[in-house]
Amino acid sequence: MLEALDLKKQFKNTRAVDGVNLFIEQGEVVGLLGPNGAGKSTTISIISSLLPPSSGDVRFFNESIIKKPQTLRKHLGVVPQEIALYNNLTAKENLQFFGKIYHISSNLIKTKMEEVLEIVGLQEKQNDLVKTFSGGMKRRLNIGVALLHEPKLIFMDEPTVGIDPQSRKYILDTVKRLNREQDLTILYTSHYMEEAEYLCDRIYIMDQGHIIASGNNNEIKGILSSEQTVVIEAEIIEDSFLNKLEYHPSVTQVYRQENAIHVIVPLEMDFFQTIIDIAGETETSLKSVQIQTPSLEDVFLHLTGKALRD
Ligand SMILES: Nc1ncnc2c1ncn2[C@@H]1O[C@H](COP(=O)(O)OP(=O)(O)OP(=O)(O)O)[C@@H](O)[C@H]1O
Repeated sequence: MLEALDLKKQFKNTRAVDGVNLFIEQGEVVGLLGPNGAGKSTTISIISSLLPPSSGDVRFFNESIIKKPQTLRKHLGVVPQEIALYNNLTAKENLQFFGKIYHISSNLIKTKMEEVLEIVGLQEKQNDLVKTFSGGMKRRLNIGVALLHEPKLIFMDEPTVGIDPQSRKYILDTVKRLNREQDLTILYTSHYMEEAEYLCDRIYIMDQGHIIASGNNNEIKGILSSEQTVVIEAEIIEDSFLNKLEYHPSVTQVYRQENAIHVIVPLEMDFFQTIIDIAGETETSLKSVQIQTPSLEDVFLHLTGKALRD
């Protein structure tokens, strides 16, 4: 349906996108994951035809959108990272306004508005001013705006950042429903690996302007198929304990996630005794030690050396 071919984008001294190749098949939910500054938003702007690339091409059903952006625009909905709504208008008035911008006839707007308000669960709030909405409700309305002109393809740029867990769940379930019931093709960017795991058929992992891995969940996790993750919880995590783990010759990676330490070591290794020895040497009192198969987050760390939410 859509493919990006060797995209590059240079902003003065920054190479934001550096040779990105990706494709989206009709009916797929594709994840684009990466830490801050990886180049996700720039890539989305280019493949939405909102920003010209420095070089490379984007094809929608085999036609270059660089030369003919209108072929894509009428079929594409974009949910930007920044909320793009009028605070002093109601939800309904916002939809009416954006409907006009999309040149939807006033008769059709009425039906589409009902439909969209139902999809994003805001029927009861349709006459309330947007300035009274929570962050999650604004994001839902933002998604509603992008659905008004019945796009075939939708790009969502981190639609769950900074919202309450209930709205987040609502958005994730809505994305799934739109894909399954309306055959909407979706490109979804996120910092959250668990969202990608839940939603996406395929994932691209991006860092420093490059795609550094791609595939379905299992293929990406397969990158660490010969490793295991040891998750350690301790009363207090001292630097000396972390340093000893980091410099142990068998350890591939060590990183902290909330109150736990994740240590990635080869699968065949029995690392329990080593951890107990290092805890003894550094007077660390352990709360728990568990073995897990590596998560997408572990794979990301292995590939980039940094946690996704750094
Ligand atoms: N208009 C611009 N002018 C100059 N530099 C830019 C511009 N837009 C983006 N950049 C730089 O390009 C790089 C990639 O930014 P981009 O916003 O695409 O990353 P991102 O992966 O979407 O990050 P985030 O998750 O924080 O949104 C960053 O170093 C950013 O500072």
